[in-house]
Amino acid sequence: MDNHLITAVRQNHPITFTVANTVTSGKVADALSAIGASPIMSTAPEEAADLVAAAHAVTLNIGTPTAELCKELTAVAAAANRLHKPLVLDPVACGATAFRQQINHDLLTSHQFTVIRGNAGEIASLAGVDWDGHGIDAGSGDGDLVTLAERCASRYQTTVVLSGPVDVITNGQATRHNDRGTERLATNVGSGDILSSIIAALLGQGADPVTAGWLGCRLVTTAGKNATKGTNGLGSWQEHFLDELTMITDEDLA
Ligand SMILES: Nc1ncnc2c1ncn2[C@@H]1O[C@H](COP(=O)(O)OP(=O)(O)OP(=O)(O)O)[C@@H](O)[C@H]1O
Ligand SMILES: Cc1ncsc1CCO
Ligand SMILES: [Mg+2]
Repeated sequence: MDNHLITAVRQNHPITFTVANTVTSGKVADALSAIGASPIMSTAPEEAADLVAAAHAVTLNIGTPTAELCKELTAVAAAANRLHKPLVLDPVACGATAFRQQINHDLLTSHQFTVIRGNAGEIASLAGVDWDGHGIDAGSGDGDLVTLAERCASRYQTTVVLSGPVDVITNGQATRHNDRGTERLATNVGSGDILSSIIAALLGQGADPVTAGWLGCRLVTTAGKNATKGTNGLGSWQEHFLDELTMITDEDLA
């Protein structure tokens, strides 16, 4: 089945519910639709349980948090755990402020996440490792990225996808790498948000967490790299990136 996940997503259109940030919500919906998933975004706690029930997988993206949004995050996480739906956390810039740190800490201590997907700065913050984060970007720090990802995975009993020039995917026992990316992905705002929700779509299609994490990275980086051919700036690259996501096949990901 793992060799045919993209085909399966295009056949079944798994409903992928994202509590998105206000910056990249549209980009994430377009990317999900391009790979064949069926996106839905909402921030209303009143419909959280109904949407989780309808969805095949859920992503909580904490990019633009508010006190009001915390009610939504808690309601969605609780419903996902109760209804056994895969749940992905994207802890955007979680080390940047005490407010973000508290929200992520509360979510992770009260709910079980299937996958946490973040850059090195975000995963270091969750793992309690000293790191010089840089807003939404990874920033810089010492230490082995595999050890960092494993520490975060073991702390929260989950699978961690640490993205960057080399993506590290680990559940603490099995670890995989992907290094197919392009620097253009780092400058494109929302590459990580897209990756997190694509991983959710693959989980919704039945992939195990390590496979979904690795294949999600493979999908985004392959499309991202192919999109650099014949494009110079970020604008045309974004269009080509969506085209590449639309056309990508299981064979392209091997
Ligand atoms: N320097 C790089 N070179 C190659 N690929 C990269 C690089 N940085 C990130 N990527 C790729 O970009 C994708 C998104 O990861 P990234 O670490 O940029 O997420 P992020 O920092 O959360 O992004 P955002 O906050 O903009 O959504 C991953 O698939 C990763 O492989
Ligand atoms: C730029 C930005 N600010 C908050 S969320 C976001 C999108 C990247 O996650
Ligand atoms: Mg991010």
